[in-house]
Amino acid sequence: MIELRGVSKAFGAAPAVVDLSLSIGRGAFFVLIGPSGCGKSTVLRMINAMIACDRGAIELRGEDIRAMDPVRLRRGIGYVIQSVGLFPHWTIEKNIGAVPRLLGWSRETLAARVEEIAALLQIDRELLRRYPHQLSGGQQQRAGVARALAADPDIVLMDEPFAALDPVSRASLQDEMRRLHAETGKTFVFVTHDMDEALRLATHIAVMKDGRLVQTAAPRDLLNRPEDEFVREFFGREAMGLRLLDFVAVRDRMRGRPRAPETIGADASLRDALALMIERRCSRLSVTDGGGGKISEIDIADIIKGQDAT
Ligand SMILES: Nc1ncnc2c1ncn2[C@@H]1O[C@H](COP(=O)(O)OP(=O)(O)OP(=O)(O)O)[C@@H](O)[C@H]1O
Repeated sequence: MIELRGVSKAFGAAPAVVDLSLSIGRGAFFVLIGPSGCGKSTVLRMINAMIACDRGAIELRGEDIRAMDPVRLRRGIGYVIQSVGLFPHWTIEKNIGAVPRLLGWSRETLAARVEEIAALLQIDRELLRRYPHQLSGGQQQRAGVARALAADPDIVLMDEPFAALDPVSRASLQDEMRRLHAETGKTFVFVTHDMDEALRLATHIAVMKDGRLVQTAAPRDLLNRPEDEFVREFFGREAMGLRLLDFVAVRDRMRGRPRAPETIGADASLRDALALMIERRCSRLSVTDGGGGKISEIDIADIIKGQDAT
């Protein structure tokens, strides 16, 4: 869907991106992560042709972006940034409809689409008549995402969209993004420097350092097999084991007859199970199925053992 081949970009003498090759498949939730200044935003800006690369080539849907009209190219890509970038003198409704209007959609189609996308992002109808400054940060960010998705682009670029939000709004928008991604099958390219956000959202993570690619892997593989000390350090060294527990379900480790009084659902993560054991001061939990019936048991030893085999 998106191919970068040997892409480099320097600003003056300072290299921002160096010989970067990435292959982003259709329907991926592709997260670019790395320390501040490692070139993540520059990659996004090159993908939507806001800046040109000095060397290498970028293809979207099999077409070299140099051969595409930049305006047409950008209208086919949703773009969400941290500062939202809503037009302050336009209502939320008008902001959301900005790109479809540019594309010449009829008034009826546009109105129906704004309603649909607002419902998808759980933006209250009442908020549609307001101006950006009359919304909370989280609501504004939802509107920013709605605007990026309004014209139904198959590629959505997001540059640290939730960095300025409080943890609760952030978690709720992350859930929303996961749901939207699963429901729409769009290709998301998402920049963050928050590793938990990356692990939570990504189907693929690309770790960058000093403009170069260090490792690309699925989240679980990255935790299991970090390429080098930099990746290990970046993903929190000691906490990597705990983070891995997020990727394994209780049902994959349960065994035996349920005898413990405390219960946990089979689809909960091992991390949730461990947290519950600590909270309830116990080392075994009965496991319940969807209907609430006890089907098996998990012991703290089942959580700890064979972690790297997961
Ligand atoms: N328009 C520009 N002019 C000059 N230098 C730039 C420009 N844009 C980016 N840079 C430099 O290029 C490097 C990469 O910047 P970039 O914004 O891509 O990094 P980043 O990984 O997205 O950082 P952050 O996480 O802090 O947003 C930095 O050293 C930055 O100062």
